[in-house]
Amino acid sequence: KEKVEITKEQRALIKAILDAYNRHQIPQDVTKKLLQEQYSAEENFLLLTEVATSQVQVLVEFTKNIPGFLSLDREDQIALLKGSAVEAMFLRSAQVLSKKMPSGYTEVLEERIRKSGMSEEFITPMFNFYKSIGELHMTQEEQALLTTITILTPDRPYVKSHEAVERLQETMLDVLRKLCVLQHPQEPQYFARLLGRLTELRTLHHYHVEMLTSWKTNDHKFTPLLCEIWDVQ
Ligand SMILES: CC(C)NC(=O)n1c(-c2ccccc2)cc2c1CN(S(=O)(=O)c1cccs1)CC2
Repeated sequence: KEKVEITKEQRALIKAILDAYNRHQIPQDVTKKLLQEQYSAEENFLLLTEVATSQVQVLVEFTKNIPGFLSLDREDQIALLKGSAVEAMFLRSAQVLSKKMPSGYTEVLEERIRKSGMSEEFITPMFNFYKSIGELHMTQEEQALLTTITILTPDRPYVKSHEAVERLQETMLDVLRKLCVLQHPQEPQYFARLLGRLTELRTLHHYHVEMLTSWKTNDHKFTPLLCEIWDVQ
């Protein structure tokens, strides 16, 4: 059985990513609003717009702190952010929902998300994903690294230096693989299960594009930042 060892550099990398991940949390007041404001599909939609917009700002700040990201080609940095924003949003949503919340909070949150003008065909896969992430009981490091790996996906549209992104992603994959072996010794398939979630994320990404079209037809407004990052309007 090969001895899995995390090197000094890899430990520093995990610390840098975890610090950035924890530093750029969604402001509590924004998620708290999801629990307080009154119920209506319109109100829920507006709240989600606000929460999603603030998450994109958090995502940009987090991404800038990924070691090596800022040395990538500038246009590739934008292409990676635009390409991963939706997947990072679903990952973050799943992590928010799988967190221990005061009793009743999760139900209210879920209800509000269900009643925000999304069609049923998207709600089911979305909540299945939230559940499948929750069942993994990921550690903070695993969540932060999985988000980093999603952002550093080389085959996003318009990425020019594919190899540079691939090298960076491979560095993160190697660290995550070792962490999984060390933190889940009884589950040899744990790392593979984590990567399987990334495939599920891509499916949600496709659903999201259709969701946007259906919202657009019902004349729903998004913020300029969401329009920019999702290429709508
Ligand atoms: C935490 C943030 C990242 N989550 C978030 O914004 N959520 C959450 C969510 C999940 C768990 C806890 C709190 C919130 C559910 C949904 C969204 C956003 N999208 S959206 O971006 O398509 C959207 C934007 C505007 C109208 S719809 C729809 C589905």
